[in-house]
Amino acid sequence: MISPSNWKPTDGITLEPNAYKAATSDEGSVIVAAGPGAGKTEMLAQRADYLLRTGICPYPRRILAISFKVDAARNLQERVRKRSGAKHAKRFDSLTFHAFAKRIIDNYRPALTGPHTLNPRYVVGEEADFPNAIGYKNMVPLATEILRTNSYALHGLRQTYTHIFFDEFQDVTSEQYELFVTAFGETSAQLTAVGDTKQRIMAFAGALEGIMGKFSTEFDALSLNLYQNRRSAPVLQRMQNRIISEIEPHDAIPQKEIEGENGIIEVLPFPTSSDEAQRIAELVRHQIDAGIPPSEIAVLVRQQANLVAGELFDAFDAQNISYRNDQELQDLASEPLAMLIFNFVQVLTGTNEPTAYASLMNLVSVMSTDDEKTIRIDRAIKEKLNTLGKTLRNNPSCRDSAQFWKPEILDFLNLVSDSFLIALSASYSQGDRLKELIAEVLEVFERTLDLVKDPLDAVRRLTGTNAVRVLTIHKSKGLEFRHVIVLGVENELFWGSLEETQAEFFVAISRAKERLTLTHVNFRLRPEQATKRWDEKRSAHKQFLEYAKRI
Ligand SMILES: Nc1ncnc2c1ncn2[C@@H]1O[C@H](COP(=O)(O)OP(=O)(O)OP(=O)(O)O)[C@@H](O)[C@H]1O
Repeated sequence: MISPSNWKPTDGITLEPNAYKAATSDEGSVIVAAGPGAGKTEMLAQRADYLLRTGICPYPRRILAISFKVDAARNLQERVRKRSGAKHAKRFDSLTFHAFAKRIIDNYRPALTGPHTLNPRYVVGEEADFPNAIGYKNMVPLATEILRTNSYALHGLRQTYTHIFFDEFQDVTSEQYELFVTAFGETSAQLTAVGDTKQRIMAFAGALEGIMGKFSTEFDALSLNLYQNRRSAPVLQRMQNRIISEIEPHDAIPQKEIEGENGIIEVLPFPTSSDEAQRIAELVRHQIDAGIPPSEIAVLVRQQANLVAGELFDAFDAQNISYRNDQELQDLASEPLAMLIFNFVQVLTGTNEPTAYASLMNLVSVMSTDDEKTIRIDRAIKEKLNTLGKTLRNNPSCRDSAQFWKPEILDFLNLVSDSFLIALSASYSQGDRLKELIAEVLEVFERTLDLVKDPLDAVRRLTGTNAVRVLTIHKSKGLEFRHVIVLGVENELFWGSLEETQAEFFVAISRAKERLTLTHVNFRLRPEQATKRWDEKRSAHKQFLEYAKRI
């Protein structure tokens, strides 16, 4: 434990004065508004470190952090683990709004009565069908109702958390705001929200306009701004600044104040989508050969990423480039159980996979506080890794066969034991969820292995480690990459209100640290699987491409 006056940001980071103020604020709520890459998420990670290491969030109480996307929640959890160590990070719950709502529902489901009764094997899907199924959109309102009507639930939550964080607060909807006011309004919990109105891309889903100001007024929060862009090279910052001068003129700064010539922006026009796929795959191959880790390259698509990038996937295969198609995988790779299985395969098949090994062992140690049991399991896993490692060395041909892996993975999960697996996520204790999830992971692993014939490549594709990411702009929120390629800057993809498309384009380009590539084509081949509108004839989105010029 250290005293607050001795606390310093970890990992050699220096915080600008307002970030330091927000990270170490001991009273009341705080709201931080700042542009992309200003270090909002980093400030939250440092604040968690401050609260945990000084004991201002005392054991056994916890910090709750809420983000919008699984990746962003995981990113924050990972930052806290790196900054404060696994022991402190155990008291940091980084969840999406949906996961938070689901936890409340799972914990207090037995007390639900009337039309909202849910049976223990309920599933979450598109539509509600009580008592067997709940729709995604019902989860937040149902969690709010539970907190309103069940004082144990409300009290339990308030007893657990002393501090609450919100990332990307600009996108909070009225239902989410209600959940959070019901849970933490009029309590002593300290709330810290960060956001950027210029990155408001959930208006279509009901994001509340003026939510940052509303929070500031209703919670009498200290409002702070951050000013430096820590992410993007100056050339990229100048392009962002041009867009800011249109979206929020008050936030723009004179272009000449952004000094320096580092950073690359290129606009690549192509006659056809096939030419585009070919050239982009060559470019990515070239980047990887030049030493850029594949996971530092992302291809962003506004909509229908699966279809728009279809030809690119084939071109990546031809160039032997591992990629992770986020749309196909949905959120499977964010399941701790899937990570456990993938890390297991990765440790056994990679030549040097220290991160996978550390994550594997770390997951096991985080699962329990019962030390003797942890040590036993830890030993059993190490033995299993040893013997299986030997088998693989003696019979290398087993590596590429799904028939080989399936029983070994099941045996490994057996060693870990159901009670430990259930401790990974509250939802695993429901009905057949655990069994179904194991089957789902094995199925997707088998399918990918059949396709790529290499278990390490299969796992990389499934987890995104060492794989180029292909994802929608929405999923890229809060993430960053050295090289970002925005595929199809065309009127036919960026359709809708200017306010909405401009904010999405802004989010996309501001993910790039060093290089930004924008493409557009005249002809985009209609894929067989396309069911929605698809215009083959395409036109460049001149206004957006114009931002890339004269910078
Ligand atoms: N004080 C700092 N010193 C050095 N690097 C920093 C600092 N703050 C943030 N960074 C780095 O800058 C990058 C951007 O930070 P971060 O992701 O926290 O920004 P953000 O404001 O949340 O961005 P966005 O809203 O675009 O998602 C990260 O790589 C982060 O590690």
